[in-house]
Amino acid sequence: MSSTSDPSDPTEPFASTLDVLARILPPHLLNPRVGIVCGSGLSTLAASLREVVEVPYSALEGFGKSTVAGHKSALAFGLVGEGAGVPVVVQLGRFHAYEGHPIKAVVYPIRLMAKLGVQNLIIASATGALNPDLAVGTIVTIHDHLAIPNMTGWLNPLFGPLTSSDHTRFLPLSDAYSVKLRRLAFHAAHALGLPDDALAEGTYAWVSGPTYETPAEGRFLRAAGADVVGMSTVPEVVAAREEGLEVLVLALVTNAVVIPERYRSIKEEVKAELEGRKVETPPEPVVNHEEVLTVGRLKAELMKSLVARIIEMIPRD
Ligand SMILES: O=P(O)(O)O[C@H]1O[C@H](CO)[C@@H](O)[C@H]1O
Ligand code: HPA
Repeated sequence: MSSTSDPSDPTEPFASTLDVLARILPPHLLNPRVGIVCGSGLSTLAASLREVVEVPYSALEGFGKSTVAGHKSALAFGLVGEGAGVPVVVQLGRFHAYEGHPIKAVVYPIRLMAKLGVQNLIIASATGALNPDLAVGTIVTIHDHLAIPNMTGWLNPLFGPLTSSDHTRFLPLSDAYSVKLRRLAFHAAHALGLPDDALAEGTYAWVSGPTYETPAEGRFLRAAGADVVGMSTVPEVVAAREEGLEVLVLALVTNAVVIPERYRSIKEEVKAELEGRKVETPPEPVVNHEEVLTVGRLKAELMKSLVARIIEMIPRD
């Protein structure tokens, strides 16, 4: 973050950031139509862009540094598809509130994308499955979210004065997830010949992180109707909707959230031990970020093809 700007004020550095980009980028890349946010292990989504120009966050006022493994600190500008192609901007590393970034800074890249002319935003995220029907490797098109931090606290990126006369004080979110883009996702999956279970639909639960869920928390989120859980995405969706963007979220299932049907009873185990009975104690799985990154890398090619096909299918106006 620049020491000369107030990181909690999203209005201040836009002019300077846009000015830097205007000096770096060729004119045909300066007004991307589609924005992409890369989740953990998914920064290779930009690997197939043509005429790519990478701009490090360090060159852009208002941008912090991505500190999480699997996230790069750069924006990539380039073209997707044949011929003239579709100009896109890719956020190769996102910001999470748990890294210490103010929530306004977490969504600053989204607001910048809107200022550059982006109309459609595709957000790719790594998530844990709460719904036992969702296998690791499934891509879930998000149709709703459950954001407990937004409902109760200060992590809502819209807290504070309105920053534009185009914004409304009370933003509806019942239509947050674009039907148009979700339809395109399923058409793209069909065109790519993906099996039926490769792409699913579900609700994303946003938690602040950085701790993974306890079994009780996982059970609670599942009971509340969530299918997957992650520590990002929702602030980006909220800001994007305030900016009037159409939003698609592709949540890759990288692990199953551990929700045992019942707890291991230490009381029973000790009793059995004292009675000389043998007790089986299978190891209890524990999620870790390496596992999340591994699945991200394994599925990056598939995500890349899907995202590219969706972009090519978005009608041009
Ligand atoms: O949401 P992304 O950034 O894809 O990453 C997910 O993976 C990390 C935890 O392993 C968390 O940051 C979680 O939100
Ligand atoms: O299990 C998870 N919980 C929260 N966030 C995550 N991101 C990837 N996996 C997970």
